Amino acid sequence: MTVLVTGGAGYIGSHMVLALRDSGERVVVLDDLSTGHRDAVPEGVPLIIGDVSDQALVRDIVAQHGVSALAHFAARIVVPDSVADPLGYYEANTVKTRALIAAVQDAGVGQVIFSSTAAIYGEPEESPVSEEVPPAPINPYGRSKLMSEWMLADAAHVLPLRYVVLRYFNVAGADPQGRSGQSTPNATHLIKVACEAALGKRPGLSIFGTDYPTPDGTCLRDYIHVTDLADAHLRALAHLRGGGDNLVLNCGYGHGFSVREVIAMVKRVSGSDFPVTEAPRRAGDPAALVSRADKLPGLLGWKPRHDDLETIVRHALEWERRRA
Ligand SMILES: NC(=O)c1ccc[n+]([C@@H]2O[C@H](COP(=O)([O-])OP(=O)(O)OC[C@H]3O[C@@H](n4cnc5c(N)ncnc54)[C@H](O)[C@@H]3O)[C@@H](O)[C@H]2O)c1
Ligand SMILES: O=c1ccn([C@@H]2O[C@H](COP(=O)(O)OP(=O)(O)O[C@H]3O[C@H](CO)[C@H](O)[C@H](O)[C@H]3O)[C@@H](O)[C@H]2O)c(=O)[nH]1
Repeated sequence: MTVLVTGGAGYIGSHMVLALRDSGERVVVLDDLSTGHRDAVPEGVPLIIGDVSDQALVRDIVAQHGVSALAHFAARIVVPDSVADPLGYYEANTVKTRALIAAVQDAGVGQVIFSSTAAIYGEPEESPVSEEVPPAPINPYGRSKLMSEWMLADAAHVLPLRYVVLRYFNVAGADPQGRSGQSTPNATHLIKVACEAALGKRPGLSIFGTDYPTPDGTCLRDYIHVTDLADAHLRALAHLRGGGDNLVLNCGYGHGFSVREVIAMVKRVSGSDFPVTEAPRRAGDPAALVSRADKLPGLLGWKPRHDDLETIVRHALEWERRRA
């Protein structure tokens, strides 16, 4: 009953590995270390360095480790990169996911948890956005993930395959015990960038757009603590093991914070008044992306423990200090 975690050396995958270990599960990680780090995988957890589309390797891992479920995190994740290199993103996120699903199916694995994204909603007209809103991604990253959702749904009609698709909103924070955090090179995520600025690792930061139709003119996002997100995956796993139906679920808390509010919180928690400049809008940013968040707690009994921006920022800063 081992869980295969692809991308387990990355930011979110490494927190999933910790959550699985903490609950006594057996885990094996497959990661090509393109953005992940060997030392993000805890001692004692097998790390296979390779590509998720290497079907012979995947079949070997399933056989050797007795894999019964797949949690598929490995992907390329930077929206502007996907605009610059669309074919690369469809290859990495869609074509390779197809190969991986086919390989685990061949090897007899029928339970899949897939990392999707709020980017599949594009610029939704309603906020908070529910799972029933028709997807309308506005960039290759979002489309590459939506195609994977569709592949899973179509395949599950005819194959012995059940899945939970989790659509993450803005993931942030770090393991409260300090065992993992975000180490992504050249990170672009707001909380990560602001923490780096607070610790003097970068000179400051820019606010991308101050003329949005929001209360303070800056974008609203729903920030979810990475440890709560990992817990949602554990519940998804229990659901699949219990014979539960296929699900597509938003992962967010259901309330948004503006860019200015996030920066103010990082300044307050860190005690650092780092320089902030106002810049034009960044291409492809929707004004507000906030989750309608009742389905995940309702269907899987998920109870977030860190639904508090101050806690998220404090944990992110603690990790950033440790990396100094
Ligand atoms: N970070 C967010 O805010 C966010 C939001 C929504 C969805 N997601 C999704 O969550 C997942 C994890 O994202 P993350 O933030 O941890 O990113 P990350 O870059 O830290 O982790 C991705 C991991 O996958 C590995 N990888 C990439 N391509 C691979 C391949 N072909 N074969 C094997 N390993 C490969 C990388 O080395 C890395 O360890 C992704 O699927 C992403 O789309 C992230
Ligand atoms: O230096 C910065 C960085 C970000 N922002 C702003 O902060 C907000 C959040 O930006 P992030 O880059 O942190 O996150 P995104 O909302 O763009 O996207 C993230 O969450 C999405 C889901 O909501 C997708 O999954 C995507 O992959 C992931 O990067 C945006 O308005 C952005 O313009 C700034 O003003 N300055």
